[in-house]
Amino acid sequence: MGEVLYSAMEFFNLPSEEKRSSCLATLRDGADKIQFWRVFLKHYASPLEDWIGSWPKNPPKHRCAQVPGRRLGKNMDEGMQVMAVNCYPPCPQPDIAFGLPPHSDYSCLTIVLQSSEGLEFLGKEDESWRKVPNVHVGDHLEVLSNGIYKSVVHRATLNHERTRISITSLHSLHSLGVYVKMETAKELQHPKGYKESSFMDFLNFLSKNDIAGGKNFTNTLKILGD
Ligand SMILES: O=C(O)CCC(=O)C(=O)O
Ligand SMILES: [Fe+2]
Repeated sequence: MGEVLYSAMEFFNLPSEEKRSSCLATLRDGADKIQFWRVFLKHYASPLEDWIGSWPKNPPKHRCAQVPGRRLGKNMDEGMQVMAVNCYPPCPQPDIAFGLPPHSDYSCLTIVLQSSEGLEFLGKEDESWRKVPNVHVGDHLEVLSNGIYKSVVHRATLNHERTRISITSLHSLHSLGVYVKMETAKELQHPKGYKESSFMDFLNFLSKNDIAGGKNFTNTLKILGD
């Protein structure tokens, strides 16, 4: 396992007291319904110097775990980067539970590092689940590109043998910026397909809707044709 993933694993092995202030747990009980079997830590990561002070101090290597954003282009350099560090303990019934249910990310691009297989995406052609590549498109880029790039529905599966760690880095434009559509030749041929919106609209949507239950922000922005 790489050093960064190893240090994330060390974080989740810390005593509960130490983890409590920075860690959110979504482990749930119950028998019939689909379960989400994950403990995670989420933090802002760009500009790094503004946020790194709020990251956990322990283990010390965790603060070296930032994924470089500077190669993604100027708008993204100056944009928002959120990192999620996810821990999926071995699950006694991986067939009836998910680490994370099917969803798309609020990002332009998401970069994923994983300690073992488990991330899958939904193939549009035949609706089957496949192993996901390390980078995928999020909702923000779907709207910005007027639907030329579609956000990728993905999920985290579980296994009953070992703990799986993943680190996801979500890159978007600036947090308060509105969705602005790209002025492309394609767009001139295709009428605008999405309403403009802002990150605040997304946060409001989150507070009122159950994303895990399948509610999707991008769908609310779609302008339906005649
Ligand atoms: O753990 C994974 O493989 C996926 C995590 C994910 O989709 C997310 O953090 O948004
Ligand atoms: Fe995701």
